Amino acid sequence: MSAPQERVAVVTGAGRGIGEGIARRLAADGLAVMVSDIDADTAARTAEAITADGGRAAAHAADVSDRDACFALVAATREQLGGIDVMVANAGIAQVKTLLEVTPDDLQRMLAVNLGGVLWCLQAAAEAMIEQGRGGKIISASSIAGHQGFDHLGHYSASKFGVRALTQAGAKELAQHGITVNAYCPGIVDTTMWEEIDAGLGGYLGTGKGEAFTQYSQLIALGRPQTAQDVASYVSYLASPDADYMTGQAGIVDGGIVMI
Ligand SMILES: NC(=O)C1=CN([C@@H]2O[C@H](COP(=O)(O)OP(=O)(O)OC[C@H]3O[C@@H](n4cnc5c(N)ncnc54)[C@H](O)[C@@H]3O)[C@@H](O)[C@H]2O)C=CC1
Ligand SMILES: CC(=O)C(C)=O
Repeated sequence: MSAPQERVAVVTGAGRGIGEGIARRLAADGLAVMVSDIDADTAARTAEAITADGGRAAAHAADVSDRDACFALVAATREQLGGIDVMVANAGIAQVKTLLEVTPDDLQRMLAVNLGGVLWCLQAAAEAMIEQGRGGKIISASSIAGHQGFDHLGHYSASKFGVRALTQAGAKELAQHGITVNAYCPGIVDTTMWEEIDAGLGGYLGTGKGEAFTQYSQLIALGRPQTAQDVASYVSYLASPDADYMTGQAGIVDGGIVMI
């Protein structure tokens, strides 16, 4: 009997934070992982950590707002790791501003990374998965801010609502090819992104370092801030055969902040 084929995942924004957690978890689950980030050094660091733990990984730098770079990422993955079965479009940026202050450049960059990045990764992965003919899983980062508009994060929230729209449309379009499309919606996760949000909110709320993070964390029913591993365990499920009958969903995993 031949051994089952090793599945291959791409994770964007995997140089740190949630993406790093997802890449390391999928590698521990037995997938080969292409670690991608706009920052080549951090991507290489995560890939090295996976390899040191006994997993199989490679690193490839890509700016997800660049469509050609996303197609090159998938091509490199197929060449170096032998295929693509799972795309985790995790890379994202945040910016704290009121709606009255958002500039055209702010909006353009937010949508180019958070929405464009998800669309280009979906296109590149789906094209390859269709050609391979064995289905696949496309999983993207939305947020609780993709279910509820957050003040001071309005244009960020809009980008995350948009990820849910792409997830639903993608699920309908790609089901015929055996490709599922889902999203994950974390809450308040203790990463560099929230350090930046905390500093940004401080300018509006008059809070000091860490205080806005603590205030927002008090909204969490389970009583502690979320970790990258909390998110990664949900993405592990979405990437697994156990989630084969799930598509078009944007599941909230936030310790109980937004309940719908
Ligand atoms: N931290 C949180 O509380 C939450 C985060 N999310 C989402 O989860 C995802 C990951 O967030 P965190 O790990 O917290 O963020 P982070 O800021 O800590 O890490 C983001 C990673 O993405 C990379 N990146 C940024 N722009 C990129 C681009 N154009 N192309 C490729 N890589 C790029 C960065 O270099 C970094 O390594 C994001 O999409 C974020 O919006 C969703 C809900 C809550
Ligand atoms: C960064 C983010 O999505 C939230 C809700 O904090």
